[in-house]
Amino acid sequence: MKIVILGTNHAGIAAANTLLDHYEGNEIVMIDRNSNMSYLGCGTAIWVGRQIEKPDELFYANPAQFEAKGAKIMTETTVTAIDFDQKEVHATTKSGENVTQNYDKLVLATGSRPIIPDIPGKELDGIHFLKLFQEGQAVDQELAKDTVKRVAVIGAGYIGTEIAEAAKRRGKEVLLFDAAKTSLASYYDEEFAQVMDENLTNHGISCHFGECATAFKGVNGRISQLVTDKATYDVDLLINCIGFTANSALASDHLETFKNGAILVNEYQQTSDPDVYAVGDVATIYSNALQEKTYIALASNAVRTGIVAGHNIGGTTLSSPGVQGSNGISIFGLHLTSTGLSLQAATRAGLKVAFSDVEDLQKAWFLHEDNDKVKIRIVYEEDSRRIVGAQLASHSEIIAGNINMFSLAIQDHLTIDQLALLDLFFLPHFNSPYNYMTMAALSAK
Ligand SMILES: Cc1cc2nc3c(=O)[nH]c(=O)nc-3n(C[C@H](O)[C@H](O)[C@H](O)COP(=O)(O)OP(=O)(O)OC[C@H]3O[C@@H](n4cnc5c(N)ncnc54)[C@H](O)[C@@H]3O)c2cc1C
Ligand SMILES: NC(=O)C1=CN([C@@H]2O[C@H](COP(=O)(O)OP(=O)(O)OC[C@H]3O[C@@H](n4cnc5c(N)ncnc54)[C@H](O)[C@@H]3O)[C@@H](O)[C@H]2O)C=CC1
Repeated sequence: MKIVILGTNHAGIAAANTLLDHYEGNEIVMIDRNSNMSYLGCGTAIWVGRQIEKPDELFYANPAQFEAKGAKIMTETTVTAIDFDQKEVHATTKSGENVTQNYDKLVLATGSRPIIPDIPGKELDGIHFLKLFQEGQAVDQELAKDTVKRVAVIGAGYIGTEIAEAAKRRGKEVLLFDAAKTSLASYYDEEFAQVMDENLTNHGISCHFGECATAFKGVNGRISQLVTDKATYDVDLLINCIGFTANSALASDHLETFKNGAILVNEYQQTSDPDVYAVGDVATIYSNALQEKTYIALASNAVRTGIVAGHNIGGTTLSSPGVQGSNGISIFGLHLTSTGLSLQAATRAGLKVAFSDVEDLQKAWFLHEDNDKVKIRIVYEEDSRRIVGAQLASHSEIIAGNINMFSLAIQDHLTIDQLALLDLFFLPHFNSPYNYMTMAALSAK
């Protein structure tokens, strides 16, 4: 069987590795327009903020590894069209040569691109996006310039908040904007996001929330001012981080799509064309919290969906258990993690939910060093008492592991009452006998 994989980043790599490592006798062709593969965007802010010196270790795969396993890999080759009737992929190489690859099964792993705000001045120099390694390099080079003193970041979601920290660490004056009332509003309720907002402000970042960019103005073709619905700011550099949109244009005329344009897939990652699979950021995903298909762009989902598609194409039926959109962020030592839906998001989705909040020390009360407070919220359905979300905030790194338990609870449809008496270990170095997770579940009304 000939399998063509379009896009060789996290999702395409996971599909290719699954097929190459577990199934024999297939011809695998991988095509990508980029010159590199496997770039971990999650490391961009860490590198740009100089928490690591170089970006070299942010790549975990290269074309030679796939060639060694027998795949044909074509980088710097842009797919221009797909003929789904003839089962052919048309592409153009870097040198301008047009090439065609036929397929028995096709994997769309073309991912996503940052959303471009449609406002005047968007074409000016000094306006950047952050997705590719090359875009990270461009921002890194800008931050090295002495002339770049004031940086505006539009969008205080995950990328915006992380790059705001990085620019501050590079000694810049940083202004962070979001249309929402707080940072991280898509992931956390106000009570949690405000902890991050305070942290950002305390570290010298100027937060402008509930404020929308309306125009970018320039001098000699380069950004010099940001105009919002509230004021005008002089800026030397502007970074847009207002979310991703699926790269589905190659297939959206032929395949069924979700309301945001992502390719609709079933639990086997199969699209409305049975010979075409879609994985990662280009595709929808099933949310166990919402109990319906949705769109969540995460590398963790890209890897899992690539594995599921690989096995199903290879011949092993494997159904995806769905996801919770579990995520985390760490800014100037403050960590926030969440899974499922916040109270706001659940209410917006029409769920009738309640919540339980607790605040306590991470470790036992008699340990006075490195014993930070933890803030926890569990969100659950009022009638069924099914857990639909959890949020944690602390300077303690231990919360990073805890959120995964809530992810499993949501996946397995556990109720808040089932969580209350769950056997959680106790050791003073890590927690208290009255664990805050237990106490949050026990105190649910
Ligand atoms: C700054 C940053 C930080 C992030 N941090 C995290 C994090 O901490 N945790 C997390 O889970 N997620 C994180 N993400 C999100 C994560 O990077 C994405 O969800 C992930 O990259 C999706 O992988 P993918 O393979 O589906 O798509 P992509 O990474 O978008 O890859 C798609 C590939 O398809 C190729 N392609 C597209 N169109 C064509 C075409 N026509 N022809 C040929 N090739 C094509 C592209 O060149 C690309 O290589 C972060 C993203 C960014 C930008
Ligand atoms: N730690 C992690 O897991 C990380 C995950 N990612 C993922 O990558 C994807 C893209 O990240 P982001 O671009 O940060 O998207 P995001 O969805 O996290 O945040 C976008 C932010 O932009 C704001 N916004 C939207 N339109 C706006 C406008 N016109 N003006 C001002 N603000 C506006 C939104 O309110 C939101 O807070 C997301 O799916 C994210 O989860 C990215 C970085 C880190």
